[in-house]
This record gives sequence, structure tokens and C-alpha cells, in this order.
Amino acid sequence: MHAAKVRVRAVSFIPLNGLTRPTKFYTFDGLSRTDHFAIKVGDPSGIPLVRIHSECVTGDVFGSLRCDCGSQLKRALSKLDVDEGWILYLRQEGRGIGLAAKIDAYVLQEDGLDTFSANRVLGYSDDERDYSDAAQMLAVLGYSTIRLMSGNPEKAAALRNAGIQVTELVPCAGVGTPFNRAYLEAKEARTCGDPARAF
Ligand SMILES: Nc1nc2c(ncn2[C@@H]2O[C@H](COP(=O)(O)OP(=O)(O)OP(=O)(O)O)[C@@H](O)[C@H]2O)c(=O)[nH]1
Ligand SMILES: [Zn+2]
Repeated sequence: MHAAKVRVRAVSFIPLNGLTRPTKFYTFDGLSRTDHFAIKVGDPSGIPLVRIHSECVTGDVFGSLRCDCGSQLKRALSKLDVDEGWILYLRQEGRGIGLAAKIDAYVLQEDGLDTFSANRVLGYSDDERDYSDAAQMLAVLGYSTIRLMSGNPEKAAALRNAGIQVTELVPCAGVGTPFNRAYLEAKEARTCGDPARAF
């Protein structure tokens, strides 16, 4: 594994709104993207709890209820404020297809397609994300084993393929709303409703 050089953006701890523990931001040189970042919450020890969160500007920043990303991110931060650990924030908007294509996919979903079928109509696979940068980020942070906050067994499998051991999938479901019901159902069908399936 090619090790990226870690660059710490801020030496001082930066408070996050609503959190009690100190947080620290890390940026990374030498990855395929320079804008991925990590946030350490508290001072985790042992096998760390890690949320690897893919960018969703509509949900994370503006609180769109069409998906569950925003509430998942909030929930992850709250849990990390208790248990301590890491957020890796990956700039893989729209499961890797980018914002404009995600909006095109939303238009198709208004015509009745589910989130995965819409991707395929646009010529993409269900999920275009790549977790090799995340594995490198973890490696330079000194971790080869993590507990992953996720319900996505494919994410755990991708990390394992990239050399990171995942000992546990810690549930991190977002909040269901009338607007994201179809999206959550499609996601659940992908894992057969059993996030532990990959273990
Ligand atoms: N292409 C596409 N991407 C979407 C759509 N809705 C949300 N996303 C993106 O999906 C990503 C989040 O993926 P999810 O499948 O919700 O969750 P996950 O990270 O795979 O699984 P968890 O770890 O359990 O949260 C973000 O990058 C969002 O921008 C959509 O309808 N189409
Ligand atoms: Zn989202």
C-alpha cells in the first residue's frame, strides 16, 4: 500500500457545534483526491470506531430529507462524542458519480426508478465509490484494524480488500422520513436487511 503523507491542517482542537469532546482535522497529501479529510473526536484508544462517510452535499450540508445522509452524519458525530473515534469524509458525492449526475438520477427517480436503477440508466454502476484512499488514510493514521459504523457490507469488503481489517459493523442508520422511504428500502434490499451479512 502506497502511504500518503499526513498533513495536519490545524494543530489546535476545533470545537464542533453540539459536541463536547475536542476534535482535530486532518488533511492528506498523496491520495487520488486531495480534498478527503478526517476528523478525530476525542482521543480514541484500542480498535477505533470509524465512520467512513461519503459526501452528500444536499443531505449533509442542507439537510435534504430525500436520503438519510445528513441524519447519519449527525448520529455518527453524536456517537463518536460518547465513544470517541474518527470520521473519514470522502469526497465521493452521489456514490461517486458527482453532484450533477446525482441530480439527474433524482429526476429519473421521480419517474419511478429506484436509486440503483437510476444510476444504471445513466450509464453508471450501482456504486462507483472507491475505498482505497480511505484505507491509505487509515494506514497513515496508524490503523490496520477498525470498527466500522455502517450498514453497508460492501464498504467493509472493499476496506478488507484494501488491507484494513473490519472487526465489527456498528449500526449507524439515519432517520426515516416520508421522503426517503423508497431510498432506504432500496438500500435495505441491497443488504437483505442484514448488515452483518458480510461476517
Ligand atoms: N447516485 C446516487 N447517489 C446518492 C443518492 N442518494 C444519496 N446518494 C449518495 O450516496 C452516498 C451515501 O451512500 P449510502 O448508500 O446512503 O450509504 P453508505 O455509505 O453506502 O452506507 P452506510 O455506511 O450504511 O451509510 C452519498 O455519496 C450520497 O451523495 C441517489 O439517489 N443516487
Ligand atoms: Zn444523501
